[in-house]
Amino acid sequence: MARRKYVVGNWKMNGLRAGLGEAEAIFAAARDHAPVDVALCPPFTLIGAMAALGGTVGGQDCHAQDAGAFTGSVAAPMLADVGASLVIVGHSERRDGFGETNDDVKAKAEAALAAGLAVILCVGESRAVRESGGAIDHVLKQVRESLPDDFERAALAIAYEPIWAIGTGLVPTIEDVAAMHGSIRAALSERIGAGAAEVRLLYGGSVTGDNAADLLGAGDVDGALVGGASLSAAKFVPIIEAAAGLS
Ligand SMILES: O=C(CO)COP(=O)(O)O
Repeated sequence: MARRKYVVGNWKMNGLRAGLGEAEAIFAAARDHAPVDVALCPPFTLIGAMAALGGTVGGQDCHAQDAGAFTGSVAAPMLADVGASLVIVGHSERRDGFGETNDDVKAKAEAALAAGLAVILCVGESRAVRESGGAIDHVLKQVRESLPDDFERAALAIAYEPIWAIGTGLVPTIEDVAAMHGSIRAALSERIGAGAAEVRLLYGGSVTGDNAADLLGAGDVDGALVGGASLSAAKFVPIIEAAAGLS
């Protein structure tokens, strides 16, 4: 079965209730492009209100424990409770800014799946690693060490986000994206066999309406994880349309 295209917006630490109209317009466009799966991941504060608009909504992180004395943290069952159906784990801004290791990311992914959430597991190399020629080895190590021990294939997506491409306007070549995604797929096959064909692989890093068709058309790319261009319908809807054009 062909993998459905998946376009996900990560609002990061952006968005107030006054901006919910953008989400409403994005969800309306998603309904117009039914062959594409569209989701938005706003800050925790907006998840409930955004879910009430009727679209698919996710968190940007979760704790590995279900409850407890973890001031400031939000658990996976809490995300599900307010209407989230997915969560991003292992974003480079969490790995670098909050010291999250592959073990931490794996524990978060397992907690999310146990709470019934789908997971987008992020991996990606720094500029120094890319320039050293070690990008594929680095990313495959992240994949192998962050993957849950067991998971339902359709509930997990992997997002390849080169750190140097995030928010910079820089993107890898289509050949480099295809090579990375092909390598991730092969590593998944080693782990889970034929089920690897069901796992969606997203590209993230400076995706825009202008480059989306090329990036989403690259080998083994099933969608996009979008930061800046997901904050407004005017910038995000063209990415959904590009995905629909490839569906
Ligand atoms: O980090 C990203 C999505 O998670 C990508 O961000 P930009 O699309 O702003 O480069």
